[in-house]
Amino acid sequence: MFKVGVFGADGRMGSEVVRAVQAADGMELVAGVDSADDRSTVLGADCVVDFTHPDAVMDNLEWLIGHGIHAVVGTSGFDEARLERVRAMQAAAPGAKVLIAPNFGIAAVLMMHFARKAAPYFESTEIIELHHPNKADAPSGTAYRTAELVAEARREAGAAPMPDATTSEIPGARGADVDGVRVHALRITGLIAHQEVVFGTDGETLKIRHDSMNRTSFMPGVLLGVRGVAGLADPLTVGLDALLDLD
Ligand SMILES: NC(=O)C1=CN([C@@H]2O[C@H](COP(=O)(O)OP(=O)(O)OC[C@H]3O[C@@H](n4cnc5c(N)ncnc54)[C@H](OP(=O)(O)O)[C@@H]3O)[C@@H](O)[C@H]2O)C=CC1
Ligand SMILES: O=C(O)C1=N[C@H](C(=O)O)C[C@H](O)C1
Repeated sequence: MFKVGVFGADGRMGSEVVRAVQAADGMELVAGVDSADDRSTVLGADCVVDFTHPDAVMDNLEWLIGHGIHAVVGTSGFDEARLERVRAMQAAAPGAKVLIAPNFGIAAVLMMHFARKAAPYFESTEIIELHHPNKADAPSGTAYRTAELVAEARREAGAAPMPDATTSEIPGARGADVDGVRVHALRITGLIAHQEVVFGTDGETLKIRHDSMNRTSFMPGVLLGVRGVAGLADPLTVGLDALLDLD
């Protein structure tokens, strides 16, 4: 029986995770914790799922790692500096594994995987992410990760810088620069989570689009993470790809 805790349990994602864990075979919910609650109620859990806030997640991780509890993290806002801090926490208190997934949607993981594969074949790549207006961070963690993967693939292929003649710009008009890849963030009432990766080369374009139509769609990925986190090879893993057979 997997004993699971949930941080952010009253939130849009956390409340779905509570329901998914309660309904899952071989899982038991130890406690759901939100911002006003005592997090020590999760003590005894094998693993805690965190869907809180970019401002809260680092402190939660330090606490979980310090207590030897594996963490499955959906909260966004992880750049290399934050990942380095997590590695330092794990070096100081070895034992707990951490899985950080910018997106638990299986189709979203495939979208990122395909984007990385496509990147070397195109001169230009830009990313448009579209989310509900209650989202705290921009660009999304998914867009940030996709940009990193595209940039990595372009570097490995020795790609030239992307063409862009812009010399006059209202700040923001060309989006955010993430590792040399432009990312444009839209916040639109009625949407949940969507992303388009737009590739172009002479005479051809390719668009890879992913849409999350509800939040239950993330749950198979979250449960896969809960079941798999303890068995991961490295103390810190970024991306659900590690638990899927993609290459
Ligand atoms: N990886 C993925 O697949 C996905 C990731 N996300 C990410 O997950 C995060 C949460 O998103 P969402 O559920 O929409 O946000 P919500 O604001 O709906 O939920 C977050 C919840 O966490 C609570 N919270 C804040 N700080 C703490 C804390 N220290 N301990 C426990 N609970 C806390 C909040 O309480 P209060 O309101 O009182 O602050 C709130 O109830 C975001 O970073 C989002 O980008 C979202 C969807 C999918
Ligand atoms: O805040 C959200 O809603 C989402 N956040 C994640 C992100 O920042 O990429 C995942 C998904 O896009 C939904």
